[in-house]
Amino acid sequence: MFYLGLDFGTSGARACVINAAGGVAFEASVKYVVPQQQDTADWRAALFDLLAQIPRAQRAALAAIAVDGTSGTVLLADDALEPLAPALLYNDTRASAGTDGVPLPGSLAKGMWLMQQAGTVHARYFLHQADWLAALLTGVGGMSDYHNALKTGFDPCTLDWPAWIQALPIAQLLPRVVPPGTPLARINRHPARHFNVNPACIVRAGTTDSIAAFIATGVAQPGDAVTSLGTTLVLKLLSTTRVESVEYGVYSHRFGNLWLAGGASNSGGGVLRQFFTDAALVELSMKIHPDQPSGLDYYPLPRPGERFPVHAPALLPRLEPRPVDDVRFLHGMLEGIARIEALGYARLAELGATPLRRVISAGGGSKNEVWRHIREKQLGVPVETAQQGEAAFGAARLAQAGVKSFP
Ligand SMILES: Nc1ncnc2c1ncn2[C@@H]1O[C@H](COP(=O)(O)OP(=O)(O)O)[C@@H](O)[C@H]1O
Ligand SMILES: O=C(CO)[C@H](O)[C@H](O)COP(=O)(O)O
Repeated sequence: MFYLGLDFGTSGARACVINAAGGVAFEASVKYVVPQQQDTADWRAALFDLLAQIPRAQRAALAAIAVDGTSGTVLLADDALEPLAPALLYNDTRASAGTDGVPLPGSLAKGMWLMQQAGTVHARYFLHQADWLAALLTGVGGMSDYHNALKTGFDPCTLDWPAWIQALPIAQLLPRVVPPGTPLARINRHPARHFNVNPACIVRAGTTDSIAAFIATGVAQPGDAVTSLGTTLVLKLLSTTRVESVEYGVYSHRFGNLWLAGGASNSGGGVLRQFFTDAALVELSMKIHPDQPSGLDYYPLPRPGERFPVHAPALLPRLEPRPVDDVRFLHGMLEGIARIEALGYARLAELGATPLRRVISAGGGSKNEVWRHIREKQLGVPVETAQQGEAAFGAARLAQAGVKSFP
């Protein structure tokens, strides 16, 4: 039998099929033309494009599928799962103030904002990206997992919606929330027939993109952390304690009987890409001397606003002065992002998370050896590159192991 993980990340979507022994049998990816303008039509097209690319024999022997999506990307859909307005992406700030200036959990604020938009009066479901894509596969809406639902305000301790959220008008649109990996339903007969997928294939409750990357690494010891160096910079530390701070943008996801303490900074590979192609990043990085400081004090952001290690919606990028030499400029940026990472882990420690002992790197920036060196010096703990840090692989592991993925 085979297991399919589908990852809907910030810049594109990926599929990974693993066999019963956990080995990768097939991988494919689709890039969004303009990632900042991605919408439900792009995700639907990517979903079916990726399914179509899987070798026929593997499709016919798929036992389970799990989908991960960008955390905090939400939409309203009608009874037939048709989106009623453009989705709000994870980094959309239009709804961040909430109503009456009272701060609300990010996705909840987005849902309430969407409900005020034209054409959404017949909304039946308020869903995260991964929930909606899984629903397209099962034909069953209104289900989510406790990872995606955290940003809507779902309580990971009581495993229920808080009473104050249940009293809001949006409550009627909220999903039923189950542990990630829980079987949701069998694949719907339409996509099953169209793509010749095993009709007994189950679709499991998914997770967020960075938690899928965490699962991919196989990290299981408290004190071990995964830094995702993708478009954004996401820190996840496996901790025996739950830590939270609105001021610092720190929160904890439930991870079975443990916690994934961390946060997501708007810094990361996205701001590097504003200045350099991936090829230039490789070439310039090779010329950096990581043991000599650049002498620059940058806070690289792709646009104003930071979420973690400080919640500062108006924080301006600091990328001046720009030296003539691009090697030094990149050096300064890599150091700046490493400082943000180190500050992030220091915040988690201050708040009482299990002390950091090792960092595993995942995502596009993790293959940069010079950066790994710079980061190791800043962090003061071993920094290793994940053997497997692809979110799609993590989602495939979730499809295979289900709720047993969590300690
Ligand atoms: N050699 C490199 N050094 C540093 N960053 C890199 C390098 N190669 C790619 N990146 C960054 O990795 C990011 C893409 O990583 P990826 O994990 O695919 O992102 P996402 O899943 O968020 O779409 C890009 O923003 C790019 O700038
Ligand atoms: O910038 C992101 C896009 O999804 C991060 O992956 C996200 O904010 C991290 O969220 P979570 O901790 O819920 O996985």
